[in-house]
Amino acid sequence: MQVDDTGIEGLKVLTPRRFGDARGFFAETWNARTFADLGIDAVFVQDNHSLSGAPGTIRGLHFQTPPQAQAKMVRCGRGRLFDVAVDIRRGSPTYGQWFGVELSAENGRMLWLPEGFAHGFQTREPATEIVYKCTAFYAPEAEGIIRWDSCGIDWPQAGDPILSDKDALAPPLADLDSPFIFEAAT
Ligand SMILES: Cc1cn([C@H]2C[C@H](O)[C@@H](COP(=O)(O)OP(=O)(O)O[C@H]3O[C@@H](C)C(=O)[C@@H](O)[C@H]3O)O2)c(=O)[nH]c1=O
Repeated sequence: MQVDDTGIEGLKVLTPRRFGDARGFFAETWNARTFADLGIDAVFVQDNHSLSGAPGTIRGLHFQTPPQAQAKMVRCGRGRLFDVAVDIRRGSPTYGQWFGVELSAENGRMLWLPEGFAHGFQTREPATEIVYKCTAFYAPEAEGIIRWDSCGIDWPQAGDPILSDKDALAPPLADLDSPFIFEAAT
């Protein structure tokens, strides 16, 4: 497992080892013991999978408020996407900063987002699929959305993206009264 820091505390890029052979490859994308050794002690309760047809589609930036806050382990099942996390933990030295990484079926990278981050992504190929594990159940009444173009994110595909109606109507980051408090790692 390769672990890369992102410059934002708690947020990590993980690249599981791939065992290649004549058939293709094998990789462990979640192993509670291995990840606990890396400081990721998650209990996942829901797995999500979505397909976006057109390249350039943006979903996000989404979070759920405590006590329904979700940590997420994200990867790309098919195609290629630009995955983004925005630090929304009040008191964090990196509050409001974003981090983006290309996740693809080919590179096998994953992004680990602890609680306290808004999450979104832009697809880079047709029929791109994202797959992610969550530590809390979907709770629409606890959903928060930040407008995709309000955090200074350098989205790879310029122009007007395809968005859901609720994402298009979301308020900017500047209006957010974040429910998350930064806790430094011990
Ligand atoms: C997120 C979610 C949606 N749904 C339903 C509600 C709705 O009818 C339909 C589509 O929902 P959405 O438009 O919210 O889907 P989407 O925009 O893909 O929402 C997701 O975006 C990414 C960026 C995340 O990080 C996720 O946590 C989630 O918020 O699916 C569930 O049943 N369970 C879920 O966990």
